[in-house]
Amino acid sequence: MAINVVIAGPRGKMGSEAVKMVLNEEDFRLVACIDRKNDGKTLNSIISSVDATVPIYDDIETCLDQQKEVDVLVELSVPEAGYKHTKCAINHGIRPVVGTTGFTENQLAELDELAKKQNIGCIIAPNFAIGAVLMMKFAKMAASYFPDVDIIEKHHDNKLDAPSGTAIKTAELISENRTVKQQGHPEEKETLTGARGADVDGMKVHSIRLPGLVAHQEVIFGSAGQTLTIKHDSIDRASFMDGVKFCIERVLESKGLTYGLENIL
Ligand SMILES: NC(=O)C1=CN([C@@H]2O[C@H](COP(=O)(O)OP(=O)(O)OC[C@H]3O[C@@H](n4cnc5c(N)ncnc54)[C@H](OP(=O)(O)O)[C@@H]3O)[C@@H](O)[C@H]2O)C=CC1
Ligand SMILES: O=C(O)C1=N[C@H](C(=O)O)C[C@H](O)C1
Repeated sequence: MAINVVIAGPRGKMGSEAVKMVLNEEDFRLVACIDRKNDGKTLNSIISSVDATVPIYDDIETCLDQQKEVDVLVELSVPEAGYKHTKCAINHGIRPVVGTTGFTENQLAELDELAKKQNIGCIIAPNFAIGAVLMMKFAKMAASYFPDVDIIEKHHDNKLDAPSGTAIKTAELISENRTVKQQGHPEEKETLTGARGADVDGMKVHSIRLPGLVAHQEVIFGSAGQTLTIKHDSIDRASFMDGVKFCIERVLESKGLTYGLENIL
């Protein structure tokens, strides 16, 4: 039986890629989209390359009240709306697959509790690209040996959140193996504020935003006489779609919040 999917953010860079993927998958059926600017229209009337008369709602409550056969919400918008959409989906017993980054720790905890209460799964993946997940895993491994590490993430200049969800997740994974230490000279001073980047238990995180970039990250470890760089580049948003597809299938079997693809791959 097909998995019925609603996509929030269908005109966005990720959302439009997800629309294509879901429409191309035999086992998925796109039943509606959430788009704050196109209530009452159909998808084919707002995206010329799409030939599906999928209804659009600006309000997720209305959508889920009217569409009775939704299995999964794919959320790809912005943090504030994304959180609202995810919470509403769980309250309706619909399983969210969330790519939107920028949720707070409290929001993640609340969504976990809510999903457990409803006895359903919710997957939030800061990065759906398999290469990025491997980069994070390798960085976690290396952190057992190299406590000095900088994370440099580079994204297109339309990105709202900094650091990226991937950089935050990478720092969390590294922290599981890294001995906490203050990096750099104990008496170092910034003569330009922010020059040393953000600080996570002494490790540094730097965010670069430039036109021309898509999504890139380097994790650089250093010790006496050597450095180790673990690097991943998404040069096309197609890189994320295998992960989105995988999560749509897996969220039906999971319970509570899964935060990060590395937990289910
Ligand atoms: N997990 C992963 O692997 C990846 C995650 N991301 C994340 O996915 C999210 C989307 O990224 P991307 O597609 O590049 O961003 P875009 O800016 O291209 O798309 C965001 C979409 O959300 C819509 N939107 C904006 N504000 C609201 C609102 N208040 N309510 C409802 N919809 C809104 C925008 O439409 P409009 O403003 O015109 O209404 C737009 O269509 C980001 O959080 C990003 O970090 C991105 C790539 C990979
Ligand atoms: O906004 C993006 O583009 C991306 N966002 C995610 C993040 O914040 O890590 C994933 C990927 O880096 C692309």
